[in-house]
Amino acid sequence: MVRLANYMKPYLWPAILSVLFVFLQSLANLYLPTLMSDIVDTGIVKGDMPYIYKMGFLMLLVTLVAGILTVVANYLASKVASGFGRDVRNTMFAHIETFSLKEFDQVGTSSLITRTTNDIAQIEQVYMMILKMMTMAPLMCVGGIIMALSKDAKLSLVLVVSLPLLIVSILILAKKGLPFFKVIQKKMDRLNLILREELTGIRVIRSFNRTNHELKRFDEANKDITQTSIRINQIMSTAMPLMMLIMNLSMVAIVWFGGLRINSGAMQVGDLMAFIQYAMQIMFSILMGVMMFIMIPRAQVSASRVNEVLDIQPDIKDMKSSSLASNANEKQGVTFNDVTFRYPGAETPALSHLSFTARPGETTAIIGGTGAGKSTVLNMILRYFDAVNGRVEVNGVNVKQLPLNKLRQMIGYVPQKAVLFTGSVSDNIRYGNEQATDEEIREAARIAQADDFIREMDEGYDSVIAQGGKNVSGGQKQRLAIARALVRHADVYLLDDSFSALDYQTDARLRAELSQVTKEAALIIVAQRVSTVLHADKIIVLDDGKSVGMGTHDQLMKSCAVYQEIVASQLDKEELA
Ligand SMILES: Nc1ncnc2c1ncn2[C@@H]1O[C@H](COP(=O)(O)OP(=O)(O)OP(=O)(O)O)[C@@H](O)[C@H]1O
Repeated sequence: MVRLANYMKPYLWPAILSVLFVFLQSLANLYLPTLMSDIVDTGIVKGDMPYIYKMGFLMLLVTLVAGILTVVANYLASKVASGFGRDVRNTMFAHIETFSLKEFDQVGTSSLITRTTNDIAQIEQVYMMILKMMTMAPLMCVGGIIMALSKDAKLSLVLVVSLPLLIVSILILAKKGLPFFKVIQKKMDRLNLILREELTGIRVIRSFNRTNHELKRFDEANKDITQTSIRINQIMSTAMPLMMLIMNLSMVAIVWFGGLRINSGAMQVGDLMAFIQYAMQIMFSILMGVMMFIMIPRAQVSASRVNEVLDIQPDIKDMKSSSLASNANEKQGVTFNDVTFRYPGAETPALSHLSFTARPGETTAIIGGTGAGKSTVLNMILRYFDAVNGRVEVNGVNVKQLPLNKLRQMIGYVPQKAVLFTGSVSDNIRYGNEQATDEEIREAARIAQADDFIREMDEGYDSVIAQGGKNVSGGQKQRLAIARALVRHADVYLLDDSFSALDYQTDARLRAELSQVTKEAALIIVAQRVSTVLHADKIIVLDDGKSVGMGTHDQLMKSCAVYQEIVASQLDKEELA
């Protein structure tokens, strides 16, 4: 919480003003009972009507001023707190953007969402409360005590008994409730995780008739979090009657002893009335203070979850500028030099001692069974992960010595699962190169075999792509993703199983066109289909993260048993002949 308070700095003045206005408002509230006591003791007892009117008007005026101060103070406090929330959310999101895939896996996407939204909202709320109560509670308490003492010091002894009783009973309840706050944030993470899985996987859920199962899963997580909330509220709800009981008993005691003191002539009626109000103000200020004590640890839990994310140092980041290479401009393709890589926590390496070169102007294909490590090769080139051993070079430079921006600028990547963004078709293609002209976008789409279907869409290149690309087919999505990569004019193109949803004819046409545009670039294609890799200049056969064959189709057909097996399982012999 204290660390996050740094984000309040830009709002220092509104915060100070808000505290000042709350201070003035509290003073006004402390003044009111004294005015009332004067009206009773001086005005009513002596029958002095002008005095009653004068003081009554003064009371109204003070109330009005206090009201205005409250409104302004609340406005400023909410301005500060929501500005704080916005800034922390922005910082957090910008920081998460720097994460490598390892950190995403470490915290979990759903938890990152909860932390960026729900947790920050909790802290925001508490800051707002602190701004309002931080001055009000102590001022009302101390001011109330002083005023009560000034009205009747002996009667104040009642408070000496009731106040500690009030504080202790609330603290006992708070201690019981607090552990649940930590639990509830974790349960919120889980609820978000299930919700996310269910919303993104809705098609699979329906096709497998698992709607009821998923409803049950959600319901269980929902019930779980509800039960914890109810438990907290049960504890907190006993607090209210208990406090009211103590407060009411205190009032009875004050009226009782106050009555005795009035009878003996040691106190006036107006003073007793003012004393009762001060006693109420003191108790409410204690309630406010205790509420802060309850809310602050809760926000503390959220703050530590936010700080945890902000403290994560991305595993993969730019080296110091002095160590960065400056000679990465020549097109030299991609080189793997004895690369070994193991995913965090995995026992076996996903890649072992892999060496190959993908030269510019050549098509290098990577083939192998599922889980063989094909996508991992691309992850290494993009530097989503760093090799444990060996070197990965792009344009003759170790990727670790390239600024990440520059490295990725040199690459046109088409992921295995084509991801599109909400916006028009041309926006989606331009995502690959903001400077691309309309002509370049059309050309990229034409090469990617997307131009025809885009033209058939209602508004052509201006047609809107729905969230997640839901209104285009899998194959169309893939072609748009290819166009997005092509418009980049990259030195290296990485296509991760990007033809899997295309029919054989489109696949063939696309490959023919690609070979034209990528004449000077290194093209690395990961594929499952032999027909896709058949004409590649070099085919790397991966098996369990190891290269078990490298060469052209003809060479591999003679020398590589694993390749032969793959071919035999896919192509019929006539096609091969
Ligand atoms: N983020 C990850 N964390 C841990 N293990 C991973 C991760 N990604 C992949 N793996 C593991 O690494 C191995 C290689 O995965 P990779 O995705 O490279 O295979 P692939 O050849 O591309 O498979 P496919 O053709 O099915 O996409 C697999 O055993 C996989 O389970």
